[in-house]
Amino acid sequence: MTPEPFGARLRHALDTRGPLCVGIDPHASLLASWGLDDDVAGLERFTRTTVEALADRVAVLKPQSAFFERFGSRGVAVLEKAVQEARAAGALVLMDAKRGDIGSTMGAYAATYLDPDSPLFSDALTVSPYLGFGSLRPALDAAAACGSGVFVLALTSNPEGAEVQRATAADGRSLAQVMLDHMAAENAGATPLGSVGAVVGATLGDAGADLAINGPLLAPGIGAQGATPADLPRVFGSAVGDVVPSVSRGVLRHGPDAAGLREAAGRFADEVRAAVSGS
Ligand SMILES: O=c1ccn([C@@H]2O[C@H](COP(=O)(O)O)[C@@H](O)[C@H]2O)c(=O)[nH]1
Repeated sequence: MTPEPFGARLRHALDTRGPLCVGIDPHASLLASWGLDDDVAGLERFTRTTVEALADRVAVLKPQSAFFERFGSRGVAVLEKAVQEARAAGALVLMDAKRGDIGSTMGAYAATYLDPDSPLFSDALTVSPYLGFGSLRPALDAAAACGSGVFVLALTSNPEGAEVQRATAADGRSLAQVMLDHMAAENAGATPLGSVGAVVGATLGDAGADLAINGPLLAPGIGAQGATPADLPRVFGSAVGDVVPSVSRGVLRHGPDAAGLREAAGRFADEVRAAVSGS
């Protein structure tokens, strides 16, 4: 049976659970503020608490792989369990690992995150196109085959990204626009939404790019990096309806109490709804 495409699953999740992605970023400072040690046991407790509090209600959970990898194989084991439990509870899992390499190696990353038989199988993966959009082909094909998605870095939330992403290509477009145009081509004809998303920071003020890619727009930067839901209409313009706002520390700092995490996530989702409906 053909799997339901990620874009359709994401649209349904956003409509039924609310327009929010919560990042699972176990910073050492957050572990400390939750009264946990900066070790594998602390990581496991932090992650389990977050998944149990949120996976049955938020549309998307986005574990940041780096914070698990720093504990080696035991940290990755925590990540595997979190991915499986979050998916079992109904959340879509977006693995934030920002993979990007030559095509043959990209195939191995695709096998790791986008093959349903892999222990790290996720609903979607963040990837970097700055080795050339074509280098992502193995991930794009694997995602299409198994109903997963990819989120391609376009205009990242950090100020340093501009020197690469706003640089001008030979034909006069910005490099980010070149990538966005590739994404639009991948998503052409998909309904209700394509499965190739773009990462566009909510911090940008004005995206200054054509974001009509017929795919989801992951918007990190809300909360700790200074953006707010109220910024979304200005940054995303007419594409704001396809935005997946993402918050990590802004929610996680309300733990370890599960009710605190849920209230914070609910507040952000309400603020996004208000901002988008008023735009
Ligand atoms: O452009 C980007 C792409 C990814 N990120 C990631 O999102 C979270 C943001 O965490 P906050 O605590 O909400 O600031 C983090 O995992 C980043 O690696 C991003 O910030 N910007």
